[in-house]
Amino acid sequence: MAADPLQAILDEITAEARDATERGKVADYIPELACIDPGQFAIAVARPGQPTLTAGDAGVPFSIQSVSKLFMLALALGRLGDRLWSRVGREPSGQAFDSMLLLELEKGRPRNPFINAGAIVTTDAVLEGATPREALGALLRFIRAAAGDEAIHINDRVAASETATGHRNVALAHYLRSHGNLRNPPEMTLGTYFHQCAVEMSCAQLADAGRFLVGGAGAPRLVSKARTRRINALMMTCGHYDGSGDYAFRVGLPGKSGVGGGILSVVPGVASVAVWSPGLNHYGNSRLGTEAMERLAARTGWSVFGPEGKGG
Ligand SMILES: NC(=O)CC[C@H](N)C(=O)O
Repeated sequence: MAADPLQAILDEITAEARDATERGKVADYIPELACIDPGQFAIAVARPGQPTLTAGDAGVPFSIQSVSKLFMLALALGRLGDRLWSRVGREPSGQAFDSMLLLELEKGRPRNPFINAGAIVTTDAVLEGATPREALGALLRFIRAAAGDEAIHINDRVAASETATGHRNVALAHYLRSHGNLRNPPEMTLGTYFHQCAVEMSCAQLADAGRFLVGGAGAPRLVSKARTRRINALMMTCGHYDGSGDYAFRVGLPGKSGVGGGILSVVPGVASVAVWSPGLNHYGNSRLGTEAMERLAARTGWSVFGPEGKGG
């Protein structure tokens, strides 16, 4: 059987990433993440019904951090439905992921579920009918079912590390509470949020977990088609914070990044792609991960805006 031509593209992109001299800066505000080797790189593509293709360090687990926000959002929408939108918006913020600026102007209603303030509200909403242990258990069950892998777990050291230093998130949570947009004690919601961010996955597992957003035959059906479409829309407009426009311009696919250096992108109807490189750009998104996605989109023609063609 001839080798899948996609494998050659992944190998080529990985070789280019290995040669890169500018790798970005590893997140150091969470001490456990500061010691990750920035030289690592991985890419994985999961096409429903076909074997997952990988290249680079695709079996190495990393902290998914804010990529967890999309799984918690799917869970929250499953439990609350459209009621969630009374507490969090659906517009890009144009600000950093941990910004407080708009929260004061907009009276404690975060712009979207992917900035920290919005994710903290989303987690708080899931805690409406569940203890932290139950909410995290439900999140892990969702992710494991999506990936088809029971081994996925939370790294307690990373959660403890962020609990000790996550002062800005503490400030956001208390500010939300002052506006009545946090129903639980801030420490309780934050404890749950820090643990969800500390879910650890390899690139191969993350690509597999993203298949539920791809749709089509062979994709796990964990959310309705309508909801899949809406989560993808939010990933496109808000998934990379103030770098979302840049990601749409360069890659043209819905994506969600995390400060662990992971990105999950969706090619609707075709594939789920995970990339990982721990060095971040100035938006706090993986620098080489973004470059790799840009190359993959160009070389495969995978973009919701049509193939690259010639001319730039
Ligand atoms: N962008 C991110 O990945 C941020 C997640 C991180 N846990 C934080 O709240 O700061």
